[in-house]
Order: sequence, then structure tokens, then C-alpha cells
Amino acid sequence: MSKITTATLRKFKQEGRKFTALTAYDASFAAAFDSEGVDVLLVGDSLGMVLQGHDDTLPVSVEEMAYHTRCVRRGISRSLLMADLPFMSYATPEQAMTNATKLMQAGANMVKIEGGQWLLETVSMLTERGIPVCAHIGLTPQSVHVFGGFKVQGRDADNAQRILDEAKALEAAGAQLLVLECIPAALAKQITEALQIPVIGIGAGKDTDGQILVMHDVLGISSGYIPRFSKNYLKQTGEIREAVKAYIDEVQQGQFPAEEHTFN
Ligand SMILES: Nc1nc(=O)c2c([nH]1)NC[C@@H]1CN(c3ccc(C(=O)N[C@@H](CCC(=O)O)C(=O)O)cc3)CN21
Ligand SMILES: CC(C)C(=O)C(=O)O
Ligand SMILES: [Mg+2]
Repeated sequence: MSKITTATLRKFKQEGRKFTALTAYDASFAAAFDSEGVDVLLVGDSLGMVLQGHDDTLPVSVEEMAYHTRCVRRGISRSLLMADLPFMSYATPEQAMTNATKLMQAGANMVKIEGGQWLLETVSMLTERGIPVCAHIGLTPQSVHVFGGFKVQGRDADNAQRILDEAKALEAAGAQLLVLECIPAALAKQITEALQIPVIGIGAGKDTDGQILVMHDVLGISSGYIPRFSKNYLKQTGEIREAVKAYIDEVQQGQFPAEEHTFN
């Protein structure tokens, strides 16, 4: 099987073939997810919560992200490897270039950054210099203290329009992928149809081009916050590889996310 690139994902979008993504933080899980056919692996800054036990993602450092990216890289043969730039590591385009370089040199194929309008210059500067960017909008967890909690975004008409406009502007700035988190399904559908680039949803309904979940949620070992949009696939399968297969299968068949995992 040849390596997944952003061009592969774009082809999947054009063909209407759903793809799957999971977080991974170490080589062993990465190798298992890769060999079962997960298309995209994300070294998420969610590691601040699920590995380190913090209440949010803000304490995570670039060095920690680079360490886990190096670990995951050694487990991968086929999947695309994306890594999150953590809180405040891309506050200026210069910081973004310095820190994205560290993650790329640790083995990432692209970096993910949270934000809309204010990030446009950063997206084009990174892309022009050889670092592909996945933009992340909607519920951006690094802004949890601005939002006042992990809350669904884009429910009123003004905010929905703003998120749609941001998505189009990020694509125009050069973003090659987009993550939509915790927004109403109808808005995610509208954005997915409006863009040429592949759109990955989490808590964004069934009509995005791909789905992503945090591996601890899929394997039923998250404590504290367990988002409603996630699903424990270990419960129904009893084995990690079978759980991952079931997740991939349900995404490809359009069975996940179901109505119970969806915000309206
Ligand atoms: N285990 C885990 N899973 C995740 O999906 C995840 C993390 N951790 N850490 C980083 C961010 C934080 N995320 C979260 C965390 C909680 C909710 C949550 O509790 N959402 C409410 C919806 C609230 C509303 O209706 O406005 C829910 O019921 O799911 C959502 C996203 C997503 N990411
Ligand atoms: C939930 C995904 C999209 C993420 O950003 C993370 O795991 O950090
Ligand atoms: Mg993240």
C-alpha cells in the first residue's frame, strides 16, 4: 500500500470515499492503527489531557509534541502523520515557522493549527516555505478559556457565517486540510461542499470527508470529559485491532457518526 498524502485524501474526497483519522502518541499504537488502515494519524495536543492528565491542552510544549511525533513516526509505514502546534507556539508567523520546523524535523508530514482569520498569513507563509498546513476551526480547544468551556460553536447565524467564511479564506490561503470540531452537522456539510480541500470532522456530523477521534475515546479509557460525539469501539469488539477496524468500517459505511453523536 502506498503512502497517504494530501493528494490521496483529495482524491478520496473527489471519489466520495470517506477516510478515517485517529490520534496516536506512541510507536506501538501508531503501528497498529497504520496497519489496520487508518489513513491519518494525529499527534494531538489532546495528549495534555489523555496522557498528562491536565484539564485542557494549554500546558503542552513544542518539545513534548516533537517527542511524541518522533515516537509515532517510527510506527508508521502508510498513514499521513499530522502534528498539532501547541498553545501559543504560533502566535506570530515567525514563531509558527520556528516551531513547525521542529515538528516537521521530528517526522510530521504536516502541522495543524487552530484559528481562522488571524491565521491566514501564517498559513500562507508556512505553505510557501514547504510546510503543509491543516487548519482547525469551530471548537478550538486552545481557546477553551475564551469560549468558557468546551462548547459547540456556530449555532447562531452570525457565527455560522463567520466559520464558513473562515473555511473559505483558509483554503484560499493555502491550507491543504481542514478540521471542523463541534459544530452543527448542517454547517459542516455546507462547508465540506463549498471547499475543494478535504474536511475532517469531530462532532461535526456525518457529511465531512473524513472523521477523527481521540484514540482513548475509541478504546474506552478516557477519564473525566468523554465527549458525546465519541464512541467506545472496544466495548463491542473486545480487542484493540478489531475496535479500530470497526471504527474504519463504520466511517466508510456512513454509520458513524450516528444521530446520537451529532449536534444540530
Ligand atoms: N478524550 C478527549 N477527547 C476529545 O475529543 C478531546 C480531548 N480529549 N481533548 C482535547 C479536545 C477537547 N475536546 C472536547 C472536550 C469536551 C467536549 C464536550 O464535553 N462537549 C460537550 C458538548 C457541550 C455543548 O453541548 O455545547 C458534549 O456533550 O460532548 C467537547 C470537545 C475534544 N478533544
Ligand atoms: C481532537 C483532535 C482534532 C485534536 O486536535 C487533538 O487530538 O488534539
Ligand atoms: Mg488538538
